[in-house]
Amino acid sequence: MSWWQEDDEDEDVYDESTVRVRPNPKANRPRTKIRPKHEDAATGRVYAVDRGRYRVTVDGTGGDRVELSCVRARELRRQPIVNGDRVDVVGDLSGDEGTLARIVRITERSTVLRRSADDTDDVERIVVANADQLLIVVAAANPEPRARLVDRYLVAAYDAGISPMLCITKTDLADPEPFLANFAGLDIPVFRSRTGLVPVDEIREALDGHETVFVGHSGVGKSTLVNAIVPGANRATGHVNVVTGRGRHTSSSTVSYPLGGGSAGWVIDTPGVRSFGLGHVDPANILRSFTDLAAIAADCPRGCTHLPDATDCALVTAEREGRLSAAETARLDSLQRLLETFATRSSPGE
Ligand SMILES: Nc1nc2c(ncn2[C@@H]2O[C@H](COP(=O)(O)OP(=O)(O)OP(=O)(O)O)[C@@H](O)[C@H]2O)c(=O)[nH]1
Ligand SMILES: [Zn+2]
Repeated sequence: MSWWQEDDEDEDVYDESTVRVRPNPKANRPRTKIRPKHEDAATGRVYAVDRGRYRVTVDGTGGDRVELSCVRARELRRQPIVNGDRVDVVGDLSGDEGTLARIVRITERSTVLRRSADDTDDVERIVVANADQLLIVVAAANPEPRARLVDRYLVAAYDAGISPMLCITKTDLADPEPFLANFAGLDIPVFRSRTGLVPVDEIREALDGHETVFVGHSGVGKSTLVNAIVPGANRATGHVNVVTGRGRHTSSSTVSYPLGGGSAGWVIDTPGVRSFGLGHVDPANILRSFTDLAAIAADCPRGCTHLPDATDCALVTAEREGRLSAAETARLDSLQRLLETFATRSSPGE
């Protein structure tokens, strides 16, 4: 049996079938099951996942951070456990070499980001849980930036209730402003970066206290950025696999890095995730992020698409009658473009 399959086969000391049921004459109703409470459990955060092994950090007694290798309890075997998950762990919490703790509970997630299903998937898979920010990394040139791709990331972020930010790299190769003009109406933080002039302090300030997922097409300089922002991340430079320690390259798996340096927060790098799932996007979630426009859209008919051809759309009407400010008009343009992204999400080749 391969080492990573032990997970599901492990004899599980917390399995309910091993709990003896004793008669309890004092009880008003019969107890049929005694469910272990795991009162000694510690709560941690999943920062890497590899074939049935979960790497979890928990706070040590001395205020330090202890890194554990974990398997999951049998009762959780059908539930995905992903990067960013808050979990309760029991067992050996020393973090010593060769020890394994056990995940017994997954805390309810505040947000989820799903990966798009590819042709071989019949379900969308959760990539990251509990993130509250998404940093979209795009190059000014090489590779050429594509507004549609950024739009898709934005839709995924808004739909998930995650605040998007934009970092444009390689500004030494091309003027980023014409591309950035596409997003001017959105009013999201924008960072400009180039070799030797990475705005590390500015970005770290925006990340402090947050859990930020980094996304971007291959080659945009995302690894370069992660390494600059998180000293010691050592992304894509022959990094030893944090899960197995076997020297396998990590560039294909999602890993969380503590921001460190006195700052709270996590950087979650998601290499190989080309786009996030737009399969179940609710337009209402996107509109909700545009608070000023959402107030006007309260007067829209039920099921309004808010697109330029929508009948009786309060937003379209307000724009036509000149009741929107210049900023609101720009934001409506952006909103409509995002809603169109969603409306045409099934078109191939994007
Ligand atoms: N000119 C220029 N090149 C850059 C800049 N940032 C990164 N690069 C180069 O772009 C290439 C790709 O950078 P990476 O950091 O590996 O890009 P990535 O997005 O992580 O790509 P993958 O590893 O394929 O996911 C490398 O050769 C970098 O040296 C920049 O600001 N300007
Ligand atoms: Zn409308």
